[in-house]
Amino acid sequence: MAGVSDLKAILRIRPFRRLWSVLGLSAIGDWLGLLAATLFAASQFDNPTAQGAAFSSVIVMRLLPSLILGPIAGVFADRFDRRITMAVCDFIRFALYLSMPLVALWVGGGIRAATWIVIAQFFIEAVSMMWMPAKEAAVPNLLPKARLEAANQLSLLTTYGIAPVVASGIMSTLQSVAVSDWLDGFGDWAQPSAIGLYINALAWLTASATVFFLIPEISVRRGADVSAPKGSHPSMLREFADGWRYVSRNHTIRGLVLGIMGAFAGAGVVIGTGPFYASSLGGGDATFTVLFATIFIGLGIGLLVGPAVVRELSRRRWFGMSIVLAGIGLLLNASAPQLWIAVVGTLIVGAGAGMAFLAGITLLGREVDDTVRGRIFAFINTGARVVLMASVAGAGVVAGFGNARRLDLGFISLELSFSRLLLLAAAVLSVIAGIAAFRQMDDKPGVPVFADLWGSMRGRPIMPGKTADGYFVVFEGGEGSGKSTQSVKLAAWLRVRGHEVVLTREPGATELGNRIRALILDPKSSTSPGVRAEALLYAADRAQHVDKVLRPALDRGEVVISDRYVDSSLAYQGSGRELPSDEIAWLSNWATDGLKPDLVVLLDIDPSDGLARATAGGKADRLEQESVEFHEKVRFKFRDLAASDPTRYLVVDATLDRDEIAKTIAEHVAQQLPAPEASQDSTSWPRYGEADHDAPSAEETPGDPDVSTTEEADVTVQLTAPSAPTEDSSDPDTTAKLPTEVDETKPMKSPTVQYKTGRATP
Ligand SMILES: Nc1ncnc2c1ncn2[C@@H]1O[C@H](COP(=O)(O)OP(=O)(O)OP(=O)(O)O)[C@@H](O)[C@H]1O
Ligand SMILES: Cc1cn([C@H]2C[C@H](O)[C@@H](COP(=O)(O)O)O2)c(=O)[nH]c1=O
Repeated sequence: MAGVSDLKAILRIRPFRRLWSVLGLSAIGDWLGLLAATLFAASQFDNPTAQGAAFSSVIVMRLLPSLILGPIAGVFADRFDRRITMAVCDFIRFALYLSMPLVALWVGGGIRAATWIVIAQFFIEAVSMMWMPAKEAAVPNLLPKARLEAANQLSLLTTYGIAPVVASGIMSTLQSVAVSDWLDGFGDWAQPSAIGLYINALAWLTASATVFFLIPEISVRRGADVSAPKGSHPSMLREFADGWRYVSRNHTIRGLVLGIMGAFAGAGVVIGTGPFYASSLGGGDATFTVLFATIFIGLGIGLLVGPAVVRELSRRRWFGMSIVLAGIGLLLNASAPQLWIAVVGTLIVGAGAGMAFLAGITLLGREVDDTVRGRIFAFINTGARVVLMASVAGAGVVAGFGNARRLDLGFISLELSFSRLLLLAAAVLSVIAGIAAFRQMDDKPGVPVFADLWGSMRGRPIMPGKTADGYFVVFEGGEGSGKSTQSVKLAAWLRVRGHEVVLTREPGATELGNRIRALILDPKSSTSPGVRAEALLYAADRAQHVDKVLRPALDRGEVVISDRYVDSSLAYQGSGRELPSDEIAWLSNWATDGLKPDLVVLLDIDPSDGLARATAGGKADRLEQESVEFHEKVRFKFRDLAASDPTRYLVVDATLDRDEIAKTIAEHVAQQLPAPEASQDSTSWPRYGEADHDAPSAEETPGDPDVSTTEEADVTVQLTAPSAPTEDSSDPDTTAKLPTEVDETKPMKSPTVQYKTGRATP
């Protein structure tokens, strides 16, 4: 499960917090509405047959609109302001729920009241169809992408965990009050199901007002074509067709849709065959109830525990693998001779489905363009309901067909029934759907699946191999996260391993860059650049860095390690200063002429802890003086970037021990970068963990006699901290610190602490 700190972090984002409370209210409203309306419809009759008919009409009416209106609903969500769509939908639901008991009072109950309840139910569901894609499509715009998974966990937990419990709690409280004759004196309007409907109406009114008045952010679109003149929208039909085309053309989305439909079909078969399967296990209603409850327990486990177990696993891979896992559970069910095996199988089916659901909606939120997101969610909502209903109904009919045969294999005896054959077919289908989805979406082709899963669970996913000569590693992270410490350690380790290494950083790796650095980080307000000037200064430093240091070294086939690069601009200037991210990305791309790192190591740390470390030794520089909120935005952006391209990033918890971090990084790099042939160490990898003598610590590096500086090609960096004294005197690792003096032509003068970037000559 996302950690408590993750959940707290997303609830600190005001628009999301408010939307979440609306979601909670709406979910309670939905469940309460279902309970209260079905009971209220049934209560209009005395005859049990009529009561049953009223009850099931309400249920049918809740399913019907999704088939008719689902696809159009998505066009609404993409075309119109989502806040207005949501607020209007909530208001209509308020009016419809309120109307049910009022109409019943007016017409005096009976068939006319029940008819209105059924009709109102149809409209309520139709309106929900419009509301749902608007909400789903809005959530990713309110959060950093790295937080989407935690937000989805919270939403699902609220909708399927907390809301039904609260709703049934309210209903049963009302009913027990009624049983105690307390409500008798109030007449018809105060029967428990009617009060449930009033409370429900109030919940929708509150939700509508909250969305309309308190969450203006829902109206904001990311990536939408705001420049499109009014009236230039294509027709609704065209937009609908565009949505379908988007699904059919996009590999990832196709994989997701395929997988989600497969999972729902499997779930439908399990529900449809349930009672027959229970009897094939020699049980009855009680067995069915146990299995039914088990699937939800499994679902909950998958949703809550799944992300914590798979940790760094690519979400695209996780999605396909979860569906295969559900298929394996079904297989176990199909062949289970005893109830306890069936329970284990059902638990696996639930957990697989829950994880696939979470991974699927998170990927959709991350990867689908805002402009079509509503249509895609609507498409999936509708498709899932159709597939679910069809498979429940179909499986129910087929499973009840024909007599069971007992298969005796000597060591095991099995009841061979249609329900088991269906479960077997569903298992095969799920495995095929999971593998197909995996193949369509795999973002790590060639990386062995199980080794990757195992590595990811230990926080060290395997990255695809690399063939180019030079190798470019970047360290990113907030203040004091340990970038300098770890760059030095990695450089030292690589040198011992026989690589030629250039250790460098931004800003300030060239003479020009060093002057820029002094200007940008100077805390004196008289020289502070404006936000755009600041972005341009970092870009200028980077352009010089790429031109004079990075490209030449990579062209020579060397390993380059840079302390910060483009992501720092995206995080600090893009997210921290709130400059448009695409403009910063473009500017950086221009400055670097498209040079991208092979690996970005993100050292992730809570900004308060990082700032405390960075400023422990003295006063803070201009950027370090920014607020914790500023640095939190920076952190989220770094994590977003890492989440959007997991193959290129290694995210490491920067609060761990220095050597443990260094070991993780070195092991990761070793998987991508073979040791040079000439190196005596090349056959002995991995040995980093054996003892520290294999991996010289940063403090050894300054005096490393094997490192020579060639002045025409290399950059010599003096690492000392005149303007922002953050060196920790008790810690010799902090040699790589702060504003540097760089002399591109001469050896360093008066270094206090120094190490050299350049080619190592082992
Ligand atoms: N894993 C760690 N655990 C505890 N302290 C650490 C760890 N790594 C580094 N430090 C300490 O934190 C301080 C900052 O480390 P370092 O300079 O390497 O971070 P940085 O990310 O380069 O900082 P800045 O962003 O300010 O350049 C130093 O005092 C260093 O000794
Ligand atoms: C490259 C780059 C850096 N920054 C910020 C980040 C830090 O606050 C300073 C650099 O200091 P450090 O001690 O070397 O980490 O500059 C930025 O805002 N944008 C950038 O592109």
